[in-house]
Amino acid sequence: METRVSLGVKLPTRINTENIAIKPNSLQFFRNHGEQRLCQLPVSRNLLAKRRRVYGPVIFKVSCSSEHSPASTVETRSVPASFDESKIIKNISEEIEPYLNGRCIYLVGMMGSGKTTVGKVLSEALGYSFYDCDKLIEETVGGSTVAEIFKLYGESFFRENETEVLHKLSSMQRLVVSTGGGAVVRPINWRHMHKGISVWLDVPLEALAQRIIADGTNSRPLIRYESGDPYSKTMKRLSNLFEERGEAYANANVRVSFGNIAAKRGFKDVCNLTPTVIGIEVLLQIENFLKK
Ligand SMILES: Nc1ncnc2c1ncn2[C@@H]1O[C@H](COP(=O)(O)OP(=O)(O)OP(=O)(O)O)[C@@H](O)[C@H]1O
Ligand SMILES: O=C(O)C1=C[C@@H](O)[C@@H](O)[C@H](O)C1
Repeated sequence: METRVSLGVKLPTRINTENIAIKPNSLQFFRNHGEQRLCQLPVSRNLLAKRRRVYGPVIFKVSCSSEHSPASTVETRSVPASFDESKIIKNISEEIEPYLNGRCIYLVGMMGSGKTTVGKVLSEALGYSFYDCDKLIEETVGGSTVAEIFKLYGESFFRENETEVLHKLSSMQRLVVSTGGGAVVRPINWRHMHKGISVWLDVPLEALAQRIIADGTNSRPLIRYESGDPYSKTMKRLSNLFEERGEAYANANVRVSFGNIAAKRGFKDVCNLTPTVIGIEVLLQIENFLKK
């Protein structure tokens, strides 16, 4: 079933501060997709072996200079994907996709971990639709930004809407979903996400702090600080959040450790990993999970 729908859908929702539950008509967007059923197909135990036979050992070329001609459509501040990376992710996607049986992929992780950036790469490679929960909440709440929602209605209102969005997404198929950084804290959200395959993008806090400072903290209300050194303030906030949430992230079916990928590829710094290389690693880890 085709589920590619513009994220620009405007929903006829009004915020009523006396009633923080989402209004039923605000979920029209999801109803159009109807109920979908997952069917089970046997997972080939030889999937990995078969792929190795076809492609040989996976050797990634991570382009760190302009000598590789970029062929990817994905643009971030990181090095663009090389032609080789783009080809590898496409090939692995084509091989794994039938074994997903349409199950959605939920990306979880701290804010700034690359759920949106990597999610778009993955959805393109798999031919899945991409949804960003934060964006859906913003649309559902009538166009306010996440920061405005936090300020006007409070975090618990945001979390209610987050759960409702995940609930609706969980009835759909063939999606890559970028969840909000805090979606993991509510057990009910896991009930929804476990209908698909959840992947934790585990990024060192130092790298997260650098990205968040580069982006600016305006869109991340839980990180805002009034004064002081941006790096130490951001690190402190991230450390506290991670202490609260570390165990919750570990509920994910699959963990993709950026530190491990960098070590495997011989990089000292995780900032050299392109979204496509991370996407490839996500697919390889999903493949391992499916074989279990
Ligand atoms: N592999 C990468 N290399 C370099 N920069 C990256 C990479 N992945 C993401 N970024 C950058 O890091 C920032 C955060 O990425 P992104 O928005 O994808 O994270 P997120 O997990 O969706 O964040 P949030 O949960 O706060 O919405 C963005 O500026 C993005 O361009
Ligand atoms: O880590 C968090 O709790 C959040 C992360 C963002 O994606 C947003 O969902 C919101 O800013 C909260």
